[in-house]
Amino acid sequence: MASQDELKQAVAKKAAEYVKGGIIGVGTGSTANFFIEELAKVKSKIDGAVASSEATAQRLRNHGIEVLDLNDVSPGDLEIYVDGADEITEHMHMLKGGGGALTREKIVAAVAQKFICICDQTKLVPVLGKFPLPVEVLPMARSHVARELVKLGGQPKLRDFTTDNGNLILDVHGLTILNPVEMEAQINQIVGVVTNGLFAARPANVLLLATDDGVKTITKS
Ligand SMILES: O=C[C@H](O)[C@H](O)[C@H](O)COP(=O)(O)O
Repeated sequence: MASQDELKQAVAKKAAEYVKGGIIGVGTGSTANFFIEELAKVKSKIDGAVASSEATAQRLRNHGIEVLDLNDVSPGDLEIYVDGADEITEHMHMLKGGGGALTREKIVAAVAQKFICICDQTKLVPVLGKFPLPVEVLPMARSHVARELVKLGGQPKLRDFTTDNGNLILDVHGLTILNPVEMEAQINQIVGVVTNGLFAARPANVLLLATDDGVKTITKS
């Protein structure tokens, strides 16, 4: 049986096959880090990258890849965004933000034409919510948002962490998310929420899933 790192490496290698040129959107986390290693090998093909976190930006620069400001990139030039997920369903709805980068990830994903999700087999789930749902909140709204999340049936816990945007994260335990599109919108409507880790309104277009039998490619129909 392959180790989790071997699976992450295999899926990152597969994702690099989608790199044809232009500007690449790069996610955050341990799987995305493996992708950065692969991207570095084909960096002569691309015009730079857009990063979804300060950590990713630093890592890209360390590999000699130019990091561009998203505001200076036209959507036509950002063909793919490659990122991991904490959970994903067969409908390509994702739960993300375990690394706290959810807001910037969602912004880059919104601009990119295609979201390529790279995961190992442990991340594919029938229903989202076993992994606590991260919600980025403005610091002054922390208690208010926590109370509202309790009304939705969750148990929010404050993470000991400050996001790249200077905000806080509430990790919401105990949710069974049967309708991710609705839940994403509902949580985002709470005043003080910056965004939440459900990526359902903008699901992945391609899921590259590393399994013991190789990397499977699942495309959203
Ligand atoms: O904020 C972090 C991101 O959403 C990550 O993509 C997610 O947590 C998956 O990370 P990893 O590849 O380390 O499991």
